[in-house]
Amino acid sequence: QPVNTTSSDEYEYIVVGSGPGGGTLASRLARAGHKTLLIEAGDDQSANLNVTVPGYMAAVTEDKKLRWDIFVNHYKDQQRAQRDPKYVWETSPFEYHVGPGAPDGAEPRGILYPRAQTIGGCGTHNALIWILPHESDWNNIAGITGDSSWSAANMKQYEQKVFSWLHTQPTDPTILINDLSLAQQYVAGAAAAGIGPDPINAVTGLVNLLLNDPNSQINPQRDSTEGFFQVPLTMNAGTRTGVYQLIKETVKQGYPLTVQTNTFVTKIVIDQSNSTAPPKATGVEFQKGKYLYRASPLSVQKNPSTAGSAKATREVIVSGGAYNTPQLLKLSGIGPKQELEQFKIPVIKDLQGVGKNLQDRYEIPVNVQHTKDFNILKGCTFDSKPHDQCLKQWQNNPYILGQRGAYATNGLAAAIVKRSSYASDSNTDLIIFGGPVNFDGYYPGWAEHAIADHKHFSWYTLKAHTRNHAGTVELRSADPFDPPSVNFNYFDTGTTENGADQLDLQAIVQAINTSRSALAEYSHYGLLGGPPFTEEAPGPAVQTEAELQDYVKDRAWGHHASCTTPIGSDNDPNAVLDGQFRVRGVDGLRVVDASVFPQIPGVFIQAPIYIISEKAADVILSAAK
Ligand SMILES: Cc1cc2nc3c(=O)[nH]c(=O)nc-3n(C[C@H](O)[C@H](O)[C@H](O)COP(=O)(O)OP(=O)(O)OC[C@H]3O[C@@H](n4cnc5c(N)ncnc54)[C@H](O)[C@@H]3O)c2cc1C
Repeated sequence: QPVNTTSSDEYEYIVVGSGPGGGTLASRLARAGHKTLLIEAGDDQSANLNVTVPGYMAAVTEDKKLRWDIFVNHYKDQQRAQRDPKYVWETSPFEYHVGPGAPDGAEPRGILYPRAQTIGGCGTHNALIWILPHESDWNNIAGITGDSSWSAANMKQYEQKVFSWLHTQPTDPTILINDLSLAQQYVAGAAAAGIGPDPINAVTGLVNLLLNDPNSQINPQRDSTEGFFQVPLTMNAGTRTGVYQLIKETVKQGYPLTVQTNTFVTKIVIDQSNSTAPPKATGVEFQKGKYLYRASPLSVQKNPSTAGSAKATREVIVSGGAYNTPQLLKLSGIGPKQELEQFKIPVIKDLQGVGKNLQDRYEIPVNVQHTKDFNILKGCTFDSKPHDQCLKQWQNNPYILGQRGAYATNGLAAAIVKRSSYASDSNTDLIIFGGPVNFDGYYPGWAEHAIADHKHFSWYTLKAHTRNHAGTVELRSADPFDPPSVNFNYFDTGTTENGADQLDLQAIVQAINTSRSALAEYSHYGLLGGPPFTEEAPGPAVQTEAELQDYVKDRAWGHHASCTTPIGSDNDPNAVLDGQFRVRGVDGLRVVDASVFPQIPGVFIQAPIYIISEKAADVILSAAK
C-alpha cells in the first residue's frame, strides 16, 4: 500500500485512543487549556443509527464501520476450546464458520471478542449498562498504592464529575408494562430475588420495583444490597450517550483539542539520549488511513496510508484499551524483555507485567422460548430498513422516553442482584439481567441470532469479582497491524490458588439455579396471561451440579477485558503503573483505560473507566501546575 510522509506537529499532550479512558481525559486536558491531540484509529460514527438507537445495541457490534473482530482463547488447549459451540473458524478473509463441522481448510480462530474503532471506542457500541463499582474496588487500590486519594470517599468527586456531562437513565417502565408477558417474566424474577409483588397487583408492583436504583447514592449498604433493580443506561431521552458527545462538544466549543481520526499509532517515540535520566516519551509515530488494523473487516480493502508523527512537549497517554495498550507498549520497547527480544524489538524498559494479569467476568445465560411473540417487539426488525416500524416510532417521538417504544432501551431493563454463597466479601457478586432476547454470547452473526424471532427470553448472568488473573495479551508479531494473541486461561487453567476457579464456577452455577427459579415463578403470575415457554439453554438435560459446571466451563464468555497494565505497589515486579497512572521507569508516559486496574472492578466496567479517567485528568493537571 502507498506510504507518504507528512511533517510532524507539536502538542502538550497526546492521547492515543478515544474510548471512555482516553476520550474523557483528552477532553478534560483540552478544557483546562492544554493543546491536546487525540488520536483515534476509527472515525466519527455519531450519526450512525446503529450507534444512537439503544435497541440496535446488538446490531452495532456487527457494523463493519466500527467493528474489530478480535479472537481470543478461553483455553489454550484447542480441543478443549472447541467444545464451545461459539468457537469460530475462518473460511476466507472475514468469512466465518461457527461451531463444529468446519469445512476443510478453514482456519481455527477462537472466540470472537467484539471491540470498536470509533470516536468513543467501545463506549460507542456497547450495551449502555451503567453500574457504579463497589467501594472496595477503590479502597483496594488505595491499599495497594498507599495513596489515600484512591479511597472510595475521595473517588466520589470523580463519579460526580462524570455525571456532570454524561446522562444516564433507566428504561421507562411504561414501555415494559405494555407487554404483560414481559412484565410476567420480570415479576417472576423479582419473586426469585425474594421481593415478588402480590400477583393481583403485579403490574403496579413491577413499576415500584423498577424504581430500585442499583447505583443508589442514599443507601449506605448499596454494595451488599441484594434484590431486583432497574438497569441504568447511558442514554438521554432514549438516545445513546457516551464520551463521543463530550469529545465533539469540546472541539465545538473551541477548546484546544485536535481529534485525528483514521489514524493508527504504531509506536511511542521514546528519547533515551540522557544517560542520567530515565527514557522519556516525546511523541508518537502513526499511519493515517482507514481501517488499517487487521481486525477490521474493511482492512481487506487494503486502504492507502500515510506515515506521520506528532510530538508531545509534556506527556503521551496510552488509552487503546485492554488489548491495544499492552500491544503498543510492547511494540515501543516496554514489556517483558524475553518477549520483545523474540520479536527483535529493542528493549527500552523491561516491564514484566505488561500484558499479564488479564481479567474478565464470566457470563452465562438461561434462555427460553415462548409459544407466542413478545408484544413489545411487534414491528421491530432491528435493521433500520423502511419496514422497521419500531425505528419509526423511535424517530417520531424524539423527546418523550415512554413514547419511543422498544428501541428506547437495550432490552435488558431489569436485573436480579445477588451475593452468591461463594463471594469473597460482603459485596454482591452476581447480576442476572432479564430481557426478550436469545443471547448466548458473542460469535459472528450473534446479533441476528439474538433477535431472529420475538419469542425468546433470557436471564443472563455476569459474575463480578472473578478471581482469575491468569490471562495474557502477547504479541503475535512485530507488525503493529496484527492483533495480539489473547489467552484468558479460564477456570482450572488459570488462577487456582485456594480453589479460586471452583469458587467462581460454583457461584455461576448458583446464578443458573437462580435464573431457573425465576422461570419457575412465572406460573405464579399467570393472571398476567403470558404464554408458556420451554428452556433451550442450558436445556432440560443439563441438571446436576457436574453437568452445570461442565456447561459453564465450555460456554462462559466475557466482555470486560481489563487489568493488562496494572497499577501496583513499588515492590510488585508485575506492577506496570504507579498510583498516578505513570508507566514505571519511563518519563512522560501514562496509561488511562481499562488496563490500569489491578483487579477487575465492580459489576460493569465502563463506569469505573470513566471515573478513573476523571481522576487521571486531575492528577495530570495538578502535575502540570
Ligand atoms: C459488545 C460489548 C458490550 C459492552 N457493554 C458494556 C456495558 O453495557 N456496560 C459496560 O460498563 N461496559 C460494557 N462493555 C465494555 C466497555 O465498553 C469497555 O470496557 C470500555 O469501552 C473500554 O474502554 P477503554 O477506554 O479502555 O477502551 P476502548 O473503549 O476499547 O477504546 C479504545 C480506543 O482506542 C482506539 N485505539 C486502539 N489502539 C489504537 C492505536 N494504536 N491507534 C489509535 N487508536 C487506537 C480504538 O479504536 C478505540 O476506539 C462492552 C463491551 C463490548 C465489547
